[in-house]
Amino acid sequence: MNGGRGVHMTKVLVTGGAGFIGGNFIHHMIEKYPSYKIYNLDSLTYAGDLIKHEKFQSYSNYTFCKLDINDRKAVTELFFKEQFDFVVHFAAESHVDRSILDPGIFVQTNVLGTQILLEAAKAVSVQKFVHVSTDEVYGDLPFEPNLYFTEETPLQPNSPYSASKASSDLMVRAYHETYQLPVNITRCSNNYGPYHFPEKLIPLAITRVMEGQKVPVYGAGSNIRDWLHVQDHCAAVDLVLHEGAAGEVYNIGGHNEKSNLEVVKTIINMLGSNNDLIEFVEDRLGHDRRYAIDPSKIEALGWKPRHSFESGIAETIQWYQQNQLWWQRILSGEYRQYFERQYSFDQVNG
Ligand SMILES: Cc1cn([C@H]2C[C@H](O)[C@@H](COP(=O)(O)OP(=O)(O)O[C@H]3O[C@H](C)C(=O)[C@H](O)[C@H]3O)O2)c(=O)[nH]c1=O
Repeated sequence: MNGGRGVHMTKVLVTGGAGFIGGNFIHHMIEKYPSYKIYNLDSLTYAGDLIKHEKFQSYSNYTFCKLDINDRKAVTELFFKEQFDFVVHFAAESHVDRSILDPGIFVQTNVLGTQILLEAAKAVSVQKFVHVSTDEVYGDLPFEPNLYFTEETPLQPNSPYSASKASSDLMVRAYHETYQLPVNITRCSNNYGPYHFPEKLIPLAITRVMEGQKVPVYGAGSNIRDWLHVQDHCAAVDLVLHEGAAGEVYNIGGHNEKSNLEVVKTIINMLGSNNDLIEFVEDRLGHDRRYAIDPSKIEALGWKPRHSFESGIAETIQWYQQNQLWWQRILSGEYRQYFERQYSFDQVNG
């Protein structure tokens, strides 16, 4: 692997490492693999911040690259320069409501951006490309017991967001079938935990309740999501990166199915507030009723979630209480100015 040029440090490129799941994955990898070199490629969109990685800025095994995955030339140059061993691809537009209002950017980043990365990964023959996707590509599950998404469930995405992710999954698959690029696709259920951007249901509810504001619940609040602690998700992606068989898909879910109303009431209750804060609002267009994952395949690889929903949500609420400055600055837009000062360059640093 090192071609006789001294000790080779495994180089891992994490795309979208300034975001919620990618950011937690960087923490996981730096702590678990001090001998790896971790690269964080991120364009710092509205949902990204580097405050979460402040303590790593001086680490010699952490490098931040301010790059947009849509920039084919810069991405290709970076791959040729660094010769990554592994790519773990989280970068994506992820918010379903935004995709309903403005689908174009979802096609651009999630589909075309993924193809740019695949091409660069092929050009330098990476050892593994893990594409982090979503259970939403399978579409809508009825409210029936013992009915779960498996890796064989046909793709039937309903929102522009999930259609863009399904399209990128198919492109990743094609690079494996056509060029034998060693890929894995992971499809996770709804994540929650530290550094979750407060546009998503759980952090939105926590921060609204903490500020005594109403929490919007779409429709009757009966839609069901299968909640997974982000650190359990990161451990599963790490396992797939190292142990997943090339070309395979792995579904990652926590077996924690809850209706949205249950989730919001739990948060209100844990924060000692009142259900009067719940405001039923117009439903999301094309709102999928239920997502639920059968995790047998990833469990057979040796993964088990560490967090129950009850302990995970309590920990998460505590995290938001202890990190008010982080989310208040995000909500006020203060971080944007910070990034503009700190990272007003387009180059690899470190
Ligand atoms: C923001 C918001 C949401 N909701 C409902 C809509 C959903 O039924 C549920 C969760 O919504 P959220 O937007 O947090 O997440 P999903 O639409 O399920 O999608 C999320 O989980 C998957 C796996 C991804 O792949 C997405 O990237 C991720 O955003 O709460 C409300 O009732 N009120 C609100 O204010």
